[in-house]
Amino acid sequence: MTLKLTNVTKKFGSFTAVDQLSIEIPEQQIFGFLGANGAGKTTTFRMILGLLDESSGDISWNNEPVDYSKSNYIGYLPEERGLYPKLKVSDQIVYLGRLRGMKKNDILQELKKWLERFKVEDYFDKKVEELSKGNQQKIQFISAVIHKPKLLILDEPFSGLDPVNVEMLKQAVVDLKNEGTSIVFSSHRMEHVEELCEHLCIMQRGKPVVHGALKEIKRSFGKKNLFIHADFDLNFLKDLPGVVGFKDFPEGCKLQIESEEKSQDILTAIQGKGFIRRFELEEPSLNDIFIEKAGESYEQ
Ligand SMILES: Nc1ncnc2c1ncn2[C@@H]1O[C@H](COP(=O)(O)OP(=O)(O)OP(=O)(O)O)[C@@H](O)[C@H]1O
Repeated sequence: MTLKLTNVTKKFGSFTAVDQLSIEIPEQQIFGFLGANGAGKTTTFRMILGLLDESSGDISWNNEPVDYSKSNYIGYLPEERGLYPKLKVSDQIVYLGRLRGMKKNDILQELKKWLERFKVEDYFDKKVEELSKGNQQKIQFISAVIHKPKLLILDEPFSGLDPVNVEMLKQAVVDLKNEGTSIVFSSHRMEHVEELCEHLCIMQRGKPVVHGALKEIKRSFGKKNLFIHADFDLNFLKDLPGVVGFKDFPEGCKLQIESEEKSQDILTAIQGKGFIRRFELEEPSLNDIFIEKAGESYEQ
């Protein structure tokens, strides 16, 4: 069960919001779909969901055109949260579950399971407007997964949540993946993406600028991070050849170096100058890669 986008383009008048996008969302994985503000993520999600028509290109599910009349295999958590404030949580979820073709008893059974899991059992009979923002988000998450979709699209699922609730939702996302759901997930928080996604795509100006397996993306980026903690001034390192980035910290510095071989020159340069507590070479973070490849927004 894979979702495949082939040369998908979306134009709004003369403006191209998504430009010849070709990606494949692997089965039963969490796929990170990233990009600066305005890069075209939500527009792509809306095309996958059939809410917007693509200007050209093709979207298929399991090698067949997506059949939106039977779209109950898709779940969607939109970036703009939208529940009916005056409805009770149970009525809200029953209503949405019925739209997905579920029986009322099955909906209630699933809902109780989720409310318990998210530690909000007491909200079953509460009106949505009585809930905090974070708890409303849990309810909206439940509404996106109540029908056990095979493909789940999550637009910024953790925004506005406290760390405890982020962990709770993250674990739910991982469990859904392990139970067989393919998940497409957008976030501006790179550490969440690093933790959850094996494959990802970074969009810039409607085009994918980085695409593939996270491990391979990091390896092929070339540049590495070098962390040095020492009891002497390390500022001189920023002028050494091969050093392309420098960040000062109270306990030392983080260098971005052109390739891992350069670390040996740096080691030679600091030896004998004083006490070195840490000298550690690391793969670039996804944040480093994102900033270099997509560090600008794209608005009309
Ligand atoms: N209905 C529309 N009409 C005209 N332009 C639009 C429309 N929807 C989106 N756009 C434009 O398309 C571009 C991509 O928008 P989109 O919402 O897909 O970005 P995004 O990557 O989801 O951004 P963000 O991270 O801020 O949510 C933006 O420049 C936006 O202004």
